[in-house]
Amino acid sequence: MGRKFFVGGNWKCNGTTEVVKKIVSTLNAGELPSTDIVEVVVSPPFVFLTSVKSELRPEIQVAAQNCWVKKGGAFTGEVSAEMLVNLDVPWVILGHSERRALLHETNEFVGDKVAYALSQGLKVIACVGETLEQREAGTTMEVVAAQTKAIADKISSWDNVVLAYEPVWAIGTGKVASPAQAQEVHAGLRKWFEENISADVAATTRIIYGGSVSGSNCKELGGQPDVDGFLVGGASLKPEFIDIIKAAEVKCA
Ligand SMILES: O=C(CO)COP(=O)(O)O
Repeated sequence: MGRKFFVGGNWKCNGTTEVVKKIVSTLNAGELPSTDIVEVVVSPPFVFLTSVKSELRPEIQVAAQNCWVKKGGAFTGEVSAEMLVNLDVPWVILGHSERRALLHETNEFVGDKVAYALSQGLKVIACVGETLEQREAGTTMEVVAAQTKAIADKISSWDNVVLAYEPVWAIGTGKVASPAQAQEVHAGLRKWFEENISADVAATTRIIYGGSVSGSNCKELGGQPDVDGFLVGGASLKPEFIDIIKAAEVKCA
């Protein structure tokens, strides 16, 4: 059995009680492929995590969008990994490009966060990706390899990590990476794993794509051999998310 398809929905800083109720009821009513072929995780803002978790059908898991870099304490405004574990939140997204760019999270800081979250028993969706300038300068692989290495340097197992390749220029822009562009970077990351970690980690770690994924482009992207699923932003707030989850079926065709 290969890598199980993974579809994450990153709600970012969106939603009200009413909107969240609507999204949850749409997800609960949707016809989903079996959990044998797809793992689905949605990531609401912290304040909605517990209500979403308790109201959502059990096949869909939840993720936090961030957590503190070490044990909780006097860190005003932060949420610790221990708190997420205490609330039975299994997943956390770390290193999203919005946090790297807007909150100045460095590669090393993200590596520390991933290591601490894993040490507490959380599973991590770790994000990497290049800016448009970096792509145009021809440094895409260098950038994503350095971001991945900063995580690899701090952790001893990739078992509970899903790596999300999210080119910054594709996030929220409607400019999705072409299937060939996504496949090229995913294959490059898998090769990086093979050369720097192990053949086993290269073969088993899921590498998912994020950046303007929609109901209309998901099948072609998901059909690429090294694309193991998606991290979806805008479309995860819409009924279209169900169609994106169904893209898992392309791997079984
Ligand atoms: O950042 C993303 C998911 O983490 C992608 O966002 P969009 O799907 O809105 O481009």
